[in-house]
Amino acid sequence: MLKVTNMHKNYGDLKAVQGIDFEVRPGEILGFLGPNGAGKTTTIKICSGLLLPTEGEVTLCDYDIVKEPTQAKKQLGYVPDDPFLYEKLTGRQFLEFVGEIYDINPQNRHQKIEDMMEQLELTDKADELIGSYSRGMKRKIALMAGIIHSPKVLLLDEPTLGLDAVSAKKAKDIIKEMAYKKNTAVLLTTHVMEIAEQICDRIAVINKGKLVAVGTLEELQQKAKDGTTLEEVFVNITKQQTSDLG
Ligand SMILES: Nc1ncnc2c1ncn2[C@@H]1O[C@H](COP(=O)(O)OP(=O)(O)OP(=O)(O)O)[C@@H](O)[C@H]1O
Repeated sequence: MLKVTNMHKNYGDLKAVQGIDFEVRPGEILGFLGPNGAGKTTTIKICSGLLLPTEGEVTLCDYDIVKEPTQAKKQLGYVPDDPFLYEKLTGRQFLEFVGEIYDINPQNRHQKIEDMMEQLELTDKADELIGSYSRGMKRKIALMAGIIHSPKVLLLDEPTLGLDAVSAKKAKDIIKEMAYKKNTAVLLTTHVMEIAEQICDRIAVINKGKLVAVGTLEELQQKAKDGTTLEEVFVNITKQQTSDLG
C-alpha cells in the first residue's frame, strides 16, 4: 500500500504541496482531482521517487521511497503523463526490455505482452517502431510497461489522456482488474470527472497544494452540501476552499 505523511514540496518560493496526508490501501483506487497547478503531478512524482519531497515521508509497502528507493521501486508501477519511450524500438521490443529489467521469466513475459497487446488492440502494431506510433498508441505502451510486473502500487498520471473512447474503456478495465483481481493500490490523477465517478473507490481533492477533501463520492457530496454530480461537488469544494484562503 501507499502512505503519504505530511508531504511538502517547494519550488524556490512556491509552495506547490503543503503538508498532505493520505493512504491508498491494497485493492483500492484513489482518484486525485484538482484544478490546473494544484500539485497533483508533483505529488505523484514524489511518490514515484522522481522528485524529492521538501519535507515528509512516502512509503510503498512500508519501504521509504527516499531511504529505501530500490526496495520501494520494486513495488511500483508508474505511468507518467509524458512517458519516455525508446522510439527506435518496436512496441514488443520495448515491453520485452522492461520485462527483463523486472526479471520476469521469458515465457511469462511473452505471454503477458501478447495478452496486454490483445486487450489494448495493439497486436497489429506490436512489431512496428514506437517512433511511428500515434500519441494514444504510445500511451497504451506506457500503461503496459507500468503494469507488466504486476506492481503492488500503481501510479497513473492522467491514464486516459489521448485515448479514444473504446481504448479509454479498456484502460479503465485494466486499472480495475489491477485493483480488484491483483489487489494493487492504485493512485490516479484525472481531470475527467466520469473516470473518478466510474472507477475510483475514493476521491481526494487537492487545491493550491492542500488536500481539501478525501472520501467516497457520497461523502464528498455531503461535504459540498450543494451539488449532486461530482463536477458540481468539485467546483463547490474548491470554491469554498479558495474563499476560505481569501
Ligand atoms: N519543476 C518545476 N519548477 C517550478 N515550479 C513547478 C515545477 N513543476 C511544477 N511547478 C509548479 O508547481 C505547481 C503544481 O504543479 P503540478 O504540475 O504539480 O500541478 P498539477 O495539479 O499536476 O496541474 P495540471 O492539472 O495542470 O497538470 C504549479 O504552480 C506549477 O507551476
